[in-house]
Amino acid sequence: MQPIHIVGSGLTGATIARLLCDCGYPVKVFERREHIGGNVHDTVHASGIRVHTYGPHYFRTNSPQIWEYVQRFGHFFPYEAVVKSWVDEQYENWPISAEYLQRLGLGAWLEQPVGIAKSPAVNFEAAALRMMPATVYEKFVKPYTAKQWGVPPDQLAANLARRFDVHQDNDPRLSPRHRWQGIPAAGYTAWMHKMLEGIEVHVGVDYLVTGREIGPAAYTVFTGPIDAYFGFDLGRLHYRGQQREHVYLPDVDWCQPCGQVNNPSLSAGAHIRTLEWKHMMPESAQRQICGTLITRETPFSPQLFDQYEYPFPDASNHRLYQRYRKRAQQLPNVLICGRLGEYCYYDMDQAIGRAMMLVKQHILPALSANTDQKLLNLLYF
Ligand SMILES: O=c1ccn([C@@H]2O[C@H](COP(=O)(O)OP(=O)(O)O[C@H]3O[C@@H]([C@H](O)CO)[C@H](O)[C@H]3O)[C@@H](O)[C@H]2O)c(=O)[nH]1
Repeated sequence: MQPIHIVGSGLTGATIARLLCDCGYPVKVFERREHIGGNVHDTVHASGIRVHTYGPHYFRTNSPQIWEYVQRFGHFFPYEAVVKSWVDEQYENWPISAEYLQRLGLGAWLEQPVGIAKSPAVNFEAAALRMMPATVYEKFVKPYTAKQWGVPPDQLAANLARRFDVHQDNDPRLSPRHRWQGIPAAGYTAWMHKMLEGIEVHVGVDYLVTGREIGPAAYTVFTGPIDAYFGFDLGRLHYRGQQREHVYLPDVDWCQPCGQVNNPSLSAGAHIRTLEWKHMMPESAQRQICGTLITRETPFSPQLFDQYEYPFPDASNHRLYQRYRKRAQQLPNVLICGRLGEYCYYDMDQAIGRAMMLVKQHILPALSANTDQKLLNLLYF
């Protein structure tokens, strides 16, 4: 049988490759960068501090199948992210907590019935203002959002506001609703290598440039930017990335109270958050480290694929993506998927769950009309 070509070795490509390989199919992975794993990657600084190369990655899921799958590739130490926002010269919980609203005399907001809205919010700003008082929105959300996306928040899609909530209690964890949370103890790079173990992977190969020389495939899974796949002929989709400025402080033990501090204020600089990586390591490892390492993240609009991190959440990009998607659906034996392929802001567990579903419902049926039920049962469903 001809191999299945998987373009991109991020979480979507690697999960599809792993599952197809487990089912006995020949798989080849082609990765543009010199390293595997897409943005799921880390390195260890000379001090011993582990840094997530493309921004902090906190793994969390409510799916027992996804949790079982990720642990096949390494032990996860428990890590439930705590995030603070630097507002009015002090650290406040992010997401906003009940105690903050009560302190401002706005506790009545918490008693409001969480009814079904009469009509959908028209944009991000309207959606956020249904969740919190205007004064709180102005401090925590409006300027942060303007910095992250580079446009006023009323130009963004309402569903971006589904990425956060207002806590009805004082739980400081970023996401208490997720049952399983952690970080691979040996790091994300080792974890991704394990996921791709035994699979033929070619790094430094730009499929869009050299794809024709690679040879025939039974099926191709493309996880790069969908607009690039079609040579941008309908126009370019907009993406955002982050510029990262790292500072190692050899004589400082700790800089901030938790791993991530958000910086919504416009006057406090263009960066949106500061990471202190030592917090994201097991306590036993922290004790062996001298100094601390912090990273400031400042959003920008990248031109290079390797710097793409977020699809842009507005109506005109969504419409353009839909036009590309229609064309992608006409391609025989090609599937375009993943955060860049589907132009969708997937979290890590969502990317894995989606990849599992695509293998089961699209790829295996396309490869064989009579896929063995035993193989399908391997796919964590
Ligand atoms: O202080 C804030 C924070 C956020 N917003 C608004 O929410 C939008 C989405 O933000 P967020 O989900 O925080 O964005 P991102 O995906 O970059 O980062 C989160 O995920 C983790 C980690 O990557 C997961 O593993 C990360 O560190 C988290 O922060 C944002 O666009 C704003 O509109 C806000 O207003 N104020």
